[in-house]
Amino acid sequence: MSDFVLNLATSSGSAPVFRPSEKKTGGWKERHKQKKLEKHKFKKLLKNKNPPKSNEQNYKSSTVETFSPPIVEVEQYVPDQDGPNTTAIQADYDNTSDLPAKKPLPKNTNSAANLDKNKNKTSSLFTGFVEQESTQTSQAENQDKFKNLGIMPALSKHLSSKLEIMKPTDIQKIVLFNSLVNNLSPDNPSTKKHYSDTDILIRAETGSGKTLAYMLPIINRLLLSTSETLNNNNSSESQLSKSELPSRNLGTLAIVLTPTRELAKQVYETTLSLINISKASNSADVDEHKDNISAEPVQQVRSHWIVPGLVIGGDKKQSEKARLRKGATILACTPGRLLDHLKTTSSFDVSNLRWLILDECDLLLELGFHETLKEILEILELKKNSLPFANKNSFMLSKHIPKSRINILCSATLKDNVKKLADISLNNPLVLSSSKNSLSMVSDPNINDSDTDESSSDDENLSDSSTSQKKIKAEPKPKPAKKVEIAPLEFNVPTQLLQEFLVTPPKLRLVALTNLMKFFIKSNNEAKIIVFLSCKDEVDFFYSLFSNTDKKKITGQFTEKSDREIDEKANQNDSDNDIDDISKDLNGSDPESRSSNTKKRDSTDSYGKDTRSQNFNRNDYSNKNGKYNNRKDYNDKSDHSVYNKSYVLENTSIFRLHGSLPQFLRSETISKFTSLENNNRNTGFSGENSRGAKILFCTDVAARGLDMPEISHIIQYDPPTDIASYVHRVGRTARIGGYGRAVLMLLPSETEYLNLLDSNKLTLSRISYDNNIGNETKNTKNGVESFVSAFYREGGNNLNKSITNSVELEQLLKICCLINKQKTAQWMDLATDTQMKFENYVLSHESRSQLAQTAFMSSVRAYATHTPSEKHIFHIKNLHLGHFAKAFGLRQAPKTINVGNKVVSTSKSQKTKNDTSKLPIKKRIKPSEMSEFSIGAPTSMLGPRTKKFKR
Ligand SMILES: Nc1ncnc2c1ncn2[C@@H]1O[C@H](COP(=O)(O)OP(=O)(O)OP(=O)(O)O)[C@@H](O)[C@H]1O
Repeated sequence: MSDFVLNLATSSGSAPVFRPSEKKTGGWKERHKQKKLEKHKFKKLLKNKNPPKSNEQNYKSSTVETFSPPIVEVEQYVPDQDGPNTTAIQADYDNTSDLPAKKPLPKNTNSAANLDKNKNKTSSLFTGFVEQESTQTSQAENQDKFKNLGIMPALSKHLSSKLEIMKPTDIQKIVLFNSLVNNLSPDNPSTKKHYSDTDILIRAETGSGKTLAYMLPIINRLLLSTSETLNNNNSSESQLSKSELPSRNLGTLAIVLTPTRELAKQVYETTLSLINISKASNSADVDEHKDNISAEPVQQVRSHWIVPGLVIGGDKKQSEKARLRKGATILACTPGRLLDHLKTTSSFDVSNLRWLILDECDLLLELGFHETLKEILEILELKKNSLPFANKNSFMLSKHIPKSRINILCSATLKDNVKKLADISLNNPLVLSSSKNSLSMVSDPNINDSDTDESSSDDENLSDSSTSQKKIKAEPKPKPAKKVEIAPLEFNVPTQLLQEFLVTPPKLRLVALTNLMKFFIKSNNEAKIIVFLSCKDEVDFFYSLFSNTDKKKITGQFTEKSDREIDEKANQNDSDNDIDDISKDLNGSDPESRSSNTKKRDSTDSYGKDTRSQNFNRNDYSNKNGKYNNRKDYNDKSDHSVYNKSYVLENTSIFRLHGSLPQFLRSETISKFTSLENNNRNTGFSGENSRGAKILFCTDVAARGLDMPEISHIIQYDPPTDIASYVHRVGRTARIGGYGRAVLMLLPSETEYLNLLDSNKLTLSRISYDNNIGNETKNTKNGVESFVSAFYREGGNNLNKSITNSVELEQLLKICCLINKQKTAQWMDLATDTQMKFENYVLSHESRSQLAQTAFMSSVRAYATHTPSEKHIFHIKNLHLGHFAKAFGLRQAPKTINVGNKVVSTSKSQKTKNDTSKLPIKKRIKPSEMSEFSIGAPTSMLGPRTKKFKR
């Protein structure tokens, strides 16, 4: 690896430039001394109050030599010759934040103190530093340009003119700098030193542009190499023989592995957009050349030979095979399908593979792909050696093409489980993080670094030969992988994200969700809301519920049962949903309500069958069940609508996404949900709000990596299974500098979860409302942006750990009364009406009832899958299943539920009339247990435990 030297000096020479010694020799004591000395020098520089003056001239003339790094503080760990060879780089995000207008300063912004904590873990050597004056705009502008980070002018112009990506984000600056600029030994370009390519671990917050961070260097190097091939041959394209020109026949040069198909598709589309460089952008290279007479002659970039490919399953394997046979230069894929093709598609050429990226690598492991990945790595290693080196196209010998495969691991939540993967796939990785709380990487000191040194000298030879003489050399031997240790992760979320919680009694969860969505839509009539649920059955149920309830009132078509039938059934079964009952619940004053409810529930016993889904899979990532793999299958069995209009929520389209939907439906859902087109054009809604709001009900299949623009709100109806999931779910909003709100809905028994989040630096506030909401409708962006900005301006709303009541829910219902032009005093009527509406809908048809029960049971089973460390918070014993069933429009819970291998009876809390009459009254009812929604009695908020009903 080349030493890291930043030439930030201006021509005046007044800038404080820190230069580490060129080479560290001697024993460890000497080197230790050296390190200390350099650290001392670095600290001195930090204190220097006279930052360097900008020198525009320098920036203009070269992109490499005079590059100012995007980071105010750069820390790099440069290996000793016989010491650990691991690098950690951290950025001071606060001073260089390039995201648009981040005014609010939320409390959870990480402090410098946290950085210091981790510094000790990384035995680091500071090798470069610069402090810049922020007021010197010309310099700042230079830092913010892609071309100053080693990106070709044509690509840089393409980014700005076509993709409207004007300047790099912090993580992009760091990755590009280290992959393109620093890599090329900027201190002495005349040596033509080869790239010192190392494996990389990238960690940055959600929505910070990690995809471009790893993809841009790949495309840039392919383009540079193409230009170089043409230049070296000193001939036009037409004069070169076919074998000398790069083409898709080279096979796959880069593979991006993702855990979900949607993410793979997104990566594929991003790649496609990047290589689609227009002629206009192309001319940027020529213009650049005119400005810079000292630069090497530049030809127009040729990108058309770079062919992105997609292999994700859910598509016909034969057509995938055909695509692979023709050649896919950059391939986005899911692990299972990739392994399948590696084993069975003989024409799939990976012998030239130079980049392997594992996006969302922590999830890849969590989903149990460890063995698959291991096998993939083994096959890639085997196939790498399958072709003789001499057979390779001259393009592959360019200095811009890595000599061996670079492995890149990437995620917003790289944590300790990645260690396993890093151990088998990474060699001396460079850790690039935009967070101060960087990971710390420690190489195994027992492993000698001599291999690395050897290979670097190979690098030099190969570099020279590749550019001029094209000597054929044997590839360097694979280096032994080093043990990697990853320090505990501190989670980061975007600073423009407002994180809130809403505590809701189980009985009123559905009411709360409906009114919360109504409130958000009122505050933002083009709101895009994602509601995270724990399982696919729940998603299907909510999709159907919000699409169809109340349909009859509007269209007159919804007549599966007559009004009379519905009303009769509703009256007959009406248990605890009338105004009085909810009022009593909320005020905690009716000790008898439980027994009366119990009696009434019995009449709906016909819905108590266990209709559990046989293929329960909490997250449904892999569609392993193989259901509905094509349009025909699915059409035969199910609703294939991509979205429906909601009749409960005005002017709103309802979408759903989970892993058991057929691929065509998944893709269309994402495309329609993300598109900005008017989705209500045929719905009869009109007027200025005709664009309407959109709501997506989904499982965690949508939690990772999906980049859906302008998501304004996230609602977590079911809590996530782990903290990383929380971070990814909320990360679907407030992306790339935008604003967003994320609300976590919790049961009273789950509020301890807030402390757990808090201990991970994720501090949530009680939900708060804009009181003017009933009076005015706000437009898309400002609805969220102004609220979040004002929230932080006013000092935020601290987490109150003693959560004792449901005032926020009451407040929400009152606001929704205002929205409905009702009096606020009618908030309980509103709650009752909302719940009744859904219960009537569920009761109105056997199939709906089945759907609700299946959803309920799957949801309870999903609840049982929380990790052991969270079990004390999310334990099924804490659930009052009867009340929990209300969230599914059910008036009582099904009699039994399968949880794991056990059949759990729910009937303990729902005795038949005869059974309950036999019980002594004091054993059946306790006032404190009854008043679950009591505002006055904090302990009662925890609700009765099933255990207490044991006789
Ligand atoms: N420099 C930039 N300027 C403006 N927009 C950008 C920039 N880089 C990337 N984007 C856009 O930001 C969005 C988010 O990027 P991306 O999906 O790569 O984020 P991410 O960090 O991978 O997020 P996640 O962790 O959620 O997967 C994309 O729409 C992308 O086009």
